[in-house]
Amino acid sequence: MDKTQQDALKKAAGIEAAKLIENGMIAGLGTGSTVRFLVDELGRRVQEEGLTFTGVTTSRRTQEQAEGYGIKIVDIDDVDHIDVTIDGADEVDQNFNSIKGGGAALLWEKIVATNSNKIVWIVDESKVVDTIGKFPLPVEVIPFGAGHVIKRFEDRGYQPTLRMAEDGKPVRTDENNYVVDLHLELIDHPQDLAEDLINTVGVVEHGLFLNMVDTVIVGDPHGPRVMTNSNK
Ligand SMILES: O=C[C@H](O)[C@H](O)[C@H](O)COP(=O)(O)O
Repeated sequence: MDKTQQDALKKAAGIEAAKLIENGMIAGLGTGSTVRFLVDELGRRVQEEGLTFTGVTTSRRTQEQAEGYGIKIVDIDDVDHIDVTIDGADEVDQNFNSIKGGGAALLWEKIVATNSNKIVWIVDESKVVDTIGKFPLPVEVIPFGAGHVIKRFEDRGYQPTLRMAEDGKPVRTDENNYVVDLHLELIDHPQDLAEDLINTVGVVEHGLFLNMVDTVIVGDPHGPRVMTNSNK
């Protein structure tokens, strides 16, 4: 699949998911290239159809895009609930285990998701996999002592790399932390890995989102299809 085809599938999933947002809702808005299409469509509905809703965003990038359309964005601590959060994902398997954080927004994404009544992801079909792990697993790490955390990951065979920006400096998250990507290829025991990572001092959060999502809208050449998680 080339990028144009992939973008068309992302866009179709984003437009489909935008239908879930109704007047008066509080909606979590994710991050990434697929979510950009979602926010474009929500912006169109706000401007052309008079849709009114309140957004909580998972990154400054999404906040800027949404506010550009006149969408009202508030701080997560200014709302007592989030009706639904729509976000992207990097990989998702049939058990609804997923990797997120390719865009370095995993920490705020997990906080927003954890506080949402319903979680929906939008992906193109290339991201639905048998077993997660081919996509490098992002881990958000405090800069102080990050070298030692990376060494620990090396010792455990996780094949870590510090994510670098184009300017040659480490990528910084919205919380000013680093991102370490683990090149694992196959994650057979995601729960064990998640526990190991979160119990490593210096790790703030990891990109394993295990059985959190309710619905995945998959951009498919035959039209968006829905995967529903009945085991959550
Ligand atoms: O940190 C970024 C997020 O987890 C994204 O939702 C994820 O990387 C998918 O992004 P995209 O839609 O650009 O593939």
